[in-house]
Amino acid sequence: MRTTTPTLVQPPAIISIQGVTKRFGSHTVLQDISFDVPRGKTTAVLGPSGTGKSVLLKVIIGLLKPEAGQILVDGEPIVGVRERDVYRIRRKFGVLFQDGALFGSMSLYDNIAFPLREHTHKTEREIRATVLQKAELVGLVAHLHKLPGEVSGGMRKRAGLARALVLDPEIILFDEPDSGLDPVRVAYLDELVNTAQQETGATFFVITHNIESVMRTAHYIGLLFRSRLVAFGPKEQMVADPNPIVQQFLAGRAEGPIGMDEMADADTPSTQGPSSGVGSPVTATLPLRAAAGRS
Ligand SMILES: Nc1ncnc2c1ncn2[C@@H]1O[C@H](COP(=O)(O)OP(=O)(O)OP(=O)(O)O)[C@@H](O)[C@H]1O
Repeated sequence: MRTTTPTLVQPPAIISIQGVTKRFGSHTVLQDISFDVPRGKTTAVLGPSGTGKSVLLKVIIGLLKPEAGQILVDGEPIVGVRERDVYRIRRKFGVLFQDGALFGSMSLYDNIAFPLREHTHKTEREIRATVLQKAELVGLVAHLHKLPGEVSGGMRKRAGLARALVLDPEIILFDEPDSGLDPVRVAYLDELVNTAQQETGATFFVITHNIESVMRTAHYIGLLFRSRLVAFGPKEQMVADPNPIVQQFLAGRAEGPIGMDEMADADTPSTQGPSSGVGSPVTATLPLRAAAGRS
């Protein structure tokens, strides 16, 4: 049977990470990282602890300045531009922080309403309609009067998600959304993430260690190791990637190139090629649209 080579289709990128290097003193946390985050999809960036995932997230929203490289958000550079442009571009992002980052003295309702009161001129009636709509999406309508301290960790995450969604941002960044949750609550949160992604059509960008969660939610996966992007591509392509680092991380095995000591991992930049089984830069162009569907 004759096989045909599928046509490479480049889905449009909403975030383009171009040659980003970030150092703290002599410690290079990110080395020449390049990949495109496809618009309207869920992209997860994985990597061992201390490998620079949170730093990458902060570089993307302009909270940390890289020593080299550029980030384009919707085609606009965020590195080396005026502070007010950084703030304007940042408005495209909603962020769900690890602990939900809610104000402890405000009810869940007021927490979710906060960005609307801060950044829009909506009336309280309009605000109420939007808060109720987002609370409905995350299943919190009956608990809106409660303080963050009076609800479970999972509910705080959901309130954080509602707040991240409330301004209808184009991109939602998730900083380890599963942290502190039991596996069942993580599974529920993943369902919610998928529903929210489908309903909003926004681009979701998740940093996490949780492979099961990634398998349930991500369309695209990137893997960071020893300061480098080891691989990036559609989930199905990554699962089939023979690179031993990708295989070890996705299988969660102790045996392989990723060691026990995260500091040693982080402090030993790789100079070898992919066939050697250690991290090396990849050309992370966006791959086949055909392979991009969530399974
Ligand atoms: N402001 C900072 N100053 C100095 N070093 C920093 C700073 N922020 C992060 N680092 C260092 O950068 C490295 C990467 O940290 P980062 O928090 O991005 O890792 P991570 O991959 O998100 O880890 P984890 O999965 O454990 O959250 C670590 O060695 C950390 O100590």
